[in-house]
Amino acid sequence: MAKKKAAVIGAGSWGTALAQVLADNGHSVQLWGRRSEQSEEINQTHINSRYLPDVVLNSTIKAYSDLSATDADNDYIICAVPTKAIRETIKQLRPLLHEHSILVHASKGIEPGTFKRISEMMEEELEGASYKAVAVLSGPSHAEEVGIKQPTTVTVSSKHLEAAAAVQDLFMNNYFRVYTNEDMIGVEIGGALKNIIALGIGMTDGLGYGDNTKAALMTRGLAEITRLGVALGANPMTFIGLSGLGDLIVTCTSEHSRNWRAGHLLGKGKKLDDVLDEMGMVVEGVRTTKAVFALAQAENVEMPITSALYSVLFEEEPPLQAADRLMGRMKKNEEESSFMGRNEGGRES
Ligand SMILES: NC(=O)C1=CN([C@@H]2O[C@H](COP(=O)(O)OP(=O)(O)OC[C@H]3O[C@@H](n4cnc5c(N)ncnc54)[C@H](O)[C@@H]3O)[C@@H](O)[C@H]2O)C=CC1
Ligand SMILES: O=C(CO)COP(=O)(O)O
Repeated sequence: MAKKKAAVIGAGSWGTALAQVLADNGHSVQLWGRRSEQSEEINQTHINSRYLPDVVLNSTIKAYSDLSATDADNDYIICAVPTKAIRETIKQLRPLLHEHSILVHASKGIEPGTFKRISEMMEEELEGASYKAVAVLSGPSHAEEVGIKQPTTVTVSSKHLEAAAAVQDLFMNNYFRVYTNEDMIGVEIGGALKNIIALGIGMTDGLGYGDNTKAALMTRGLAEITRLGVALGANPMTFIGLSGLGDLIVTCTSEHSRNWRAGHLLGKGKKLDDVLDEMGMVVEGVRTTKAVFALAQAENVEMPITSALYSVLFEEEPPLQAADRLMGRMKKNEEESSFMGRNEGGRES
């Protein structure tokens, strides 16, 4: 592929790792972070010591901290900020876009209150602006492993198929393999909701439960993610792909996952606020649990694991009690309660 110009917005773990992939592919890369000390550190030492300390960054990456200094002739803008920062970031980027701009988001969340997916929030903020397309990049991809070039596979999706193919070409290399998928709803829902299940599994691991419990939560978690996704218009097959099952596996089983680690501390008896302070990095699953608990009610979709987690996070239910409550629900048929979308006729899942 011809060399392109890209700006990566967000110099946390994920933005830094994605900037590295693009620079390794020979593209010209700007990396924006809020703190000028961090930009100076990256430019001078090629290390992001707070977020990706074990990775020596490609020396061609140009870090900066003034968002308005984003080059207006970038073809690609990659947004890797936490979900809560998406709207304000897009508002600031808007004047810098042009008719060929492709905006790719790599964040995983749902907005509480509006229940919007990230691409929907972006499109809303971009109403009337000049740009080509919005795309999502998602899948099983811990920054720590991408940063050291371990084989990784992800999915890119966009309503604009040509843009998705262009993003695939932009990122693809011998350690970062990119697939396309036309189901943007499914890709975004899978990426956001696996964090809820990873928090839950961290919690049961913290309580001392073992692999049977983990497999139960992953399998039944995937069922409830799929149920909601199908109700929202997703293709159920997407949920057994990279952005669904793939990301669920990596987030629920890896020591790198912040969601798993936060759940683990909660399972050990720590309070949510203390856990979030201790993490010092974004734990998207907390906010996503709040959003999805309300969304599931609005859509009349049964999500018992999400509900149990909501009670622990926001209603101070002890984790052990929530786990007992999940196990004590009325009996079910596995097949009927797996992928059937909305709850019609009083069916509980
Ligand atoms: N870390 C990973 O391996 C992966 C993370 N993601 C997703 O990428 C997104 C970003 O996550 P990470 O980079 O891991 O987070 P992080 O916690 O490592 O870094 C967050 C970054 O966002 C910045 N930030 C925080 N609030 C901000 C605001 N209001 N405005 C602008 N910047 C702000 C912080 O300064 C920091 O640079 C999340 O949605 C996450 O789910 C997706 C795939 C992999
Ligand atoms: O999304 C991720 C890996 O694909 C990262 O998960 P955490 O945010 O839990 O670290």
